Amino acid sequence: MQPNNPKSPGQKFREALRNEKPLQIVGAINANHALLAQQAGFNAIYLSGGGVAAGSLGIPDLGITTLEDVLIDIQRITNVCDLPLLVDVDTGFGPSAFNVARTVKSLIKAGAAALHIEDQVGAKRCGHRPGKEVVSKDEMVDRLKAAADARIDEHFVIGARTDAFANEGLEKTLERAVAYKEAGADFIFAEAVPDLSYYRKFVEATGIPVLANITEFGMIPMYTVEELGEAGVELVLYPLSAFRAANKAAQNVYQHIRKDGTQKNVLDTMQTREELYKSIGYHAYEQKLDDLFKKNQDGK
Ligand SMILES: C[C@](O)(C(=O)O)[C@H](CC(=O)O)C(=O)O
Ligand SMILES: [Mg+2]
Repeated sequence: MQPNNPKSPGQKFREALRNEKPLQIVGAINANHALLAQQAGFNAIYLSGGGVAAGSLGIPDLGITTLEDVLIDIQRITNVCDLPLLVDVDTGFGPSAFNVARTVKSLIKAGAAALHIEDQVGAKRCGHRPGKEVVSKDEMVDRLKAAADARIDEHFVIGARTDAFANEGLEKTLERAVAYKEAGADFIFAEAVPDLSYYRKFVEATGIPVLANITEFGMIPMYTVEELGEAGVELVLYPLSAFRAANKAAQNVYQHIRKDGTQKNVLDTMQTREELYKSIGYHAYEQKLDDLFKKNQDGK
């Protein structure tokens, strides 16, 4: 916590949740995208597990990344961007409650505001793929109790993600959601729940905020923020939208430079130097350097 900024990231996340209904949370694959999201007016950002895997490591979202991989990306983002950051910690990075506790403490120290932890088995899959397996309700409850107990900042937000819908159907998944709330979850992430009316059921059953994951090319139709708001959803997640768009743009640029022998034809798809400098505050840094240098000279 900065002395001139007394609110913790967790407090900022809770405030954003109170002020924006529903709260739109966009994925930021790196520090640069975090700044772009901030400049576009978002009040909260997200570090996607699938994004850390595919974007930072070039591997699939199958529980291969480590806590350390995720912490590096968190720190890079929180070092430059003061928006509250929700982090995907998959199944918590370890078999035991002690691992979950270590994950929570490390995230708080790295400047994260919130996390979501899921009830899949350690060898997890993307929530929108077939073949998912979930642990028992009791095992997930233990994960959540360990997470809640490890909060070294009481405002840090813990989201419980359930992937059970695909295997167990609505009623059993609602029962899990209620048990997760009782174990200390601050919000419920109802993963890959395809129907708008089901979200309302999670809201009514648990009485805590519910997150809808509007990821593209998945199982959920692209409901608008208004539609989700009317269904009682309080958090709307767009985990990989900018990442997918940036990848497509990069692919197009590579193909054109290779094919055309020049980048002239794709220049209008690029962020300009000036736009980049603006978003990362290049000129302000330069000015600081000049001021500092002048001061040193004057002091000679
Ligand atoms: C939200 C998610 O967990 C993520 O890692 O971003 C993914 C998103 C995706 O693969 O589209 C998930 O839904 O499992
Ligand atoms: Mg994930």
